[in-house]
Amino acid sequence: MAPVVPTNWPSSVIYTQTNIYSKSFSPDQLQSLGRANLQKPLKPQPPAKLVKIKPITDPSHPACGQFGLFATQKLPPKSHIIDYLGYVHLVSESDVTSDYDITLDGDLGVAIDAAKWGCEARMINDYRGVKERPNVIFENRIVGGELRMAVWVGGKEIKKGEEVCVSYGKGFWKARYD
Ligand SMILES: C[S@@+](CC[C@H](N)C(=O)[O-])C[C@H]1O[C@@H](n2cnc3c(N)ncnc32)[C@H](O)[C@@H]1O
Repeated sequence: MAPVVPTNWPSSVIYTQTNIYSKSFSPDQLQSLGRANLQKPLKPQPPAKLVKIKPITDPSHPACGQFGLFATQKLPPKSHIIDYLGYVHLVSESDVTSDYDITLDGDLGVAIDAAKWGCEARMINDYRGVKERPNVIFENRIVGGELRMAVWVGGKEIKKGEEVCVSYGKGFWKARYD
């Protein structure tokens, strides 16, 4: 059954509740990612409850006119929010024009692109120009044996209604504006 798409989900993007793997991975690489057997289905990630996608209408927000991700309730420090799902691929296959491509494992040379397939986590904006510092971090976790990129609350509680922002790193902006 097709998943229920979250409110404000863009029609041009396929909402996914599991990672999708490039066909270029070798059996050894899939083993390192904890997906030696791609035929074995993993439990789908349920639609997010702790965060929701909202259009940004504040003209002072640098991403005004786009979307962002906002807390639906108080989120405790260091708690898990959601996993960043999308197209898992070799860095050598990266689409350099994608604004949704993040590193899954630098040593393995593997990234996740949520440009075409993704979940709510793809809507997380960079903190620059939005708040003083990021309030979430991206860090790996293992789910059912699979290596994931997960979104975690930073050291401070996030208030209900607050926008969830990460640091994309200076490299993200340098690549776009240099
Ligand atoms: C991963 S997407 C974030 C979700 C995006 N706002 C959307 O509606 O799909 C990254 C893009 O969001 C925008 N963005 C995110 N954070 C921003 C910021 N702090 N300042 C300006 N633009 C930002 C940029 O266009 C960037 O390329």
